[in-house]
Amino acid sequence: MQSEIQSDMQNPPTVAAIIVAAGRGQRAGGGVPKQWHHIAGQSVVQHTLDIFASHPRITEIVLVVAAQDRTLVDTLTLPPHASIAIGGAERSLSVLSGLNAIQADYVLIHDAARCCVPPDVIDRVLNALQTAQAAAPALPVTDALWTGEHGQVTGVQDRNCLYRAQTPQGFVRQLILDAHGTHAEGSADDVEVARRAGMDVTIVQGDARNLKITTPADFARAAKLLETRMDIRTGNGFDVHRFGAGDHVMLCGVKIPHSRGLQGHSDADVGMHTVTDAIYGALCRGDIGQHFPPSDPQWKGAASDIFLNHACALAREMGFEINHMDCTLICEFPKIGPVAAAMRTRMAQILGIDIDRVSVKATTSERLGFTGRGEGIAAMATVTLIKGAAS
Ligand SMILES: Nc1ccn([C@@H]2O[C@H](COP(=O)(O)OP(=O)(O)OP(=O)(O)O)[C@@H](O)[C@H]2O)c(=O)n1
Ligand SMILES: C[C@](O)(CO)[C@H](O)COP(=O)(O)O
Repeated sequence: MQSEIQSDMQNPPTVAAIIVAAGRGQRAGGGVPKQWHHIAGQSVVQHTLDIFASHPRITEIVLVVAAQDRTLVDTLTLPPHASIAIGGAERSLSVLSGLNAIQADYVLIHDAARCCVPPDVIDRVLNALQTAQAAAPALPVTDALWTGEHGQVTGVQDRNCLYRAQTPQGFVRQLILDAHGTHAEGSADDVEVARRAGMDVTIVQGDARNLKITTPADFARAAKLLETRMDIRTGNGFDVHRFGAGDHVMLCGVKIPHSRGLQGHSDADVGMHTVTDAIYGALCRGDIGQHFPPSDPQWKGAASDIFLNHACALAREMGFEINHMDCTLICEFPKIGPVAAAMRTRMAQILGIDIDRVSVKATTSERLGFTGRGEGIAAMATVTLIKGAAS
């Protein structure tokens, strides 16, 4: 049977991802279920979420967690198109809970414990769904297979036609929802549910890196895969502060005597703020106002290196190194040239990188606009973060 949802360039079919994370991880052990363990700078489930959140075709994500793990969700950074559902005692019940929470035409069902899934595995499943009603990645069995009993080989098993199943497993949403309604009992995965309901399932090429954390030794294997995967990110920042009364401005951590000061809740270091925002942008972790709300009195008059240090620490915690920073200050006055070297030195110190990777420059706006009229200073910055092989 062909997929019932045809591709339409005007109205492309929508795709949801269900990430099942409600298991207890008994074989992996530890104080919390395996998907809540931290490896390579963040929880297993956060790694998995990030992979699906950055996939351009996925418009809806449901993370299914156990009721007793609900508070752990607060430790996650959820993308805006994600929601939470509560799972059940069996994997199939967790999947059903996710299926009941989505609307999309197609659904990808994925184990949170497969936190190293390469994006091209997701692509292969989605491509297969253009013509199939169900598709899943798998690897052919390459080792010889035996049967055994009491430590003795009792026979050999033909390995031809045997595959090791992986996720994400992709389906036409309505078909797998119907299948779960009647055929889910005792199933290991959703392909089994689909086949029992009479669906054809296309096999696509899996990937050896798409391991499922199952035993304690798998944490180190997964961490190594995540740490050696190269991830290069670029973030940009933009900020403006208005001039007011005062006798100096703080710019990129340097105090410059001036006939006016910059207004702001903190020390109004517009250069440092924009670099901070560029780092949060590269990390996809919001912006400076979200981490340090202007409504919070504790940041009144605060030195802005507090904010930049926080962004740098977050980058390191997520396994990134800051590779390069370029900041442009836009103002007629004060003149930046004489203090640019001091600014680079201070910024390099906070960023923890060589000064040769730090650029601070300035431009006027030809007396045009608010910066040209001397009403304030604007700043923009770009940072590059690297995780993995190249760092
Ligand atoms: N009731 C369940 C059981 C499993 N899962 C999820 O299904 C995926 C694959 O299951 P498995 O590796 O078997 O996880 P656990 O059931 O947690 O492991 P164990 O059998 O060792 O307890 C995991 O991401 C797990 O969190 C789930 O959401 N709900
Ligand atoms: C869904 C699955 O990951 C496919 O390989 C697997 O069936 C679920 O986990 P389990 O180890 O079989 O319990």
